[in-house]
Amino acid sequence: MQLQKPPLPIIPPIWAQSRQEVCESFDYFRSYQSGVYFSNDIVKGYLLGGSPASRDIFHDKGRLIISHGGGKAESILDYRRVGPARFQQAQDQEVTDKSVRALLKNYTNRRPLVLLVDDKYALFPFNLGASGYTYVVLGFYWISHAWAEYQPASNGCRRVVRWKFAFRWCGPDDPWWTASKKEGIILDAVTGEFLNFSPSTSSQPLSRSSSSTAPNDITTMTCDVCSKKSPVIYSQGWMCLNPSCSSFWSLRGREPDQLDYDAVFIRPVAAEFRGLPDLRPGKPVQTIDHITTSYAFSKGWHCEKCGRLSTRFKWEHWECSNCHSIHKVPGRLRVAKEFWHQRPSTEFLHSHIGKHSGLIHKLPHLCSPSSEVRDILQHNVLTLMLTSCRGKIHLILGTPLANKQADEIFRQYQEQADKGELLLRRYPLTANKLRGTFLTNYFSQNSGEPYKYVGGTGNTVPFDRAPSSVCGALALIKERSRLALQIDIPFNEILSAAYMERQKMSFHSDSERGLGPVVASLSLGSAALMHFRPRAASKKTKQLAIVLTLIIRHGDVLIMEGDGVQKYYEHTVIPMNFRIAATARCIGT
Ligand SMILES: O=C(O)CCC(=O)C(=O)O
Repeated sequence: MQLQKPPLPIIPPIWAQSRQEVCESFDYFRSYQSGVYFSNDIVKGYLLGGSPASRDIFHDKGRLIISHGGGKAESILDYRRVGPARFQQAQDQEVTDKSVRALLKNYTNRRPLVLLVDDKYALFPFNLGASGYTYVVLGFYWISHAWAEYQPASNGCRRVVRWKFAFRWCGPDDPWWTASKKEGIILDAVTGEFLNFSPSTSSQPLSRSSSSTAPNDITTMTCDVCSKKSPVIYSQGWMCLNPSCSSFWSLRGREPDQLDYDAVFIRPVAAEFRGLPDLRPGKPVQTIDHITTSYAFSKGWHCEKCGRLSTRFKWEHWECSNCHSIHKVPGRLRVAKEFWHQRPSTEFLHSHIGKHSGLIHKLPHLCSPSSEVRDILQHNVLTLMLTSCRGKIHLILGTPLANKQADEIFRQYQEQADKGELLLRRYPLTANKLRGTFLTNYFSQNSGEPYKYVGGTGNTVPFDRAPSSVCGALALIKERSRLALQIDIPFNEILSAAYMERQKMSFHSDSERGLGPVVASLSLGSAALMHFRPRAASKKTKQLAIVLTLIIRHGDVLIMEGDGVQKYYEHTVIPMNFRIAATARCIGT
């Protein structure tokens, strides 16, 4: 029978419930797929999760952790697919594999890295999941040894070369999870309540480990065949651990069945790592320019009250997803003039039509405005006809005079979003394959009719309660669309999207059921690149190349006319910096 693990006796100093919270808030771990996070060949963070391989250990209360790392393990592909799961077979790891190479570099340079565990890591002695801690940061470790082993695998060779790493606690203090019960309180992350720790629930004595430590000098022996040195790791005897040697993994001429670590190899080792930085991310602070839409402001934060890492999911401030503490940095409003200097890369200096796109480009023409506004509105309109009469794309360029309206709408958007009168949020993506929620890479708010694509239907504000920024954007879009299409479009929904620096809207098509054939959006603030590409016929088909790139700037209105634009193409918008867009649609018409 498996013993029930006790709950954590203390609040972890740094923890999270989703991988995105970790990656957006904790600089030492920013990898969404791999368990090893490295940059420039240096490992910064290593995530321990899942079932242990043979001889993986969590020893001496976690001061020594031995783990197999570096990828190429057996894995399930497309695990959300209906039907039998497809497996990727395990493969031999090589010293040249990027993560193995980086881990080995940390080892040779004695460079500390940060270990994290998730609630599936079987060797952690506490039940993290029961308290809602999905990811927990353990602290700084250094790699005292790295060596290769054979591990059984269900591939053709029945075994693969895996690299093992011995991670040792850097100290100088004891690991935080070994604090005595009296010192600790439990935070129940599911209910958000602080609980007193009940001693009877623990089956683990939390005594201090032996303080007697030894230097890291393990006996090594030289292989007669390859002349390479390997350490004495197993109590059963010494083996050559060079995977390219013919006597690799051979114990007295035979492959070993049972191996245990030698007592000397796993004894406590003295570590002298002083002056390591505090791992708790600092609070974001005001900058000299008072700009609060730069990249640093889009990142998550660490709640000093309860230790939770949270994404920046509200526009107006950071909020802890656990205890709801708030952190706000006051900023200033930005004006369109600040983005005039922006030049997209030379590749996209001008709107660009792919060579084999089949798109017909109508030269910019002057579009006659309706009679009452004729003398003030003269807009350049770029119209692109899609192949096989699939539809048209019109880009109505703003003019300095007409942009006065856009400037005011931009100002109101910022003011109302900052005060929380316009609730801009990052909503969960429905097509997420990661554990936990995964939020869009932009903030949005929907007004008018519900639009399922973002935020579900529950977060929509009817037009009669929508703030003036949204109503102003709707009026401007209606006016410009009438100008370009010579008809009134009965727009009944507006999605306002706000992007901080480096945020974007990924490829998608607005193909919601009941969507009318005209979709029009107003651009405010920074310039953006809008790319169109044909939709892949199926998930398995190779994605086709971009056929059209438009540069959209402050005050421009882009119109997608015809169902075919959404049916045959998808688009992405990549702003060059802080930008707001209001996209109007006709829903359920
Ligand atoms: O212009 C933008 O920022 C994105 C508009 C868009 O693609 C959408 O709302 O679906």
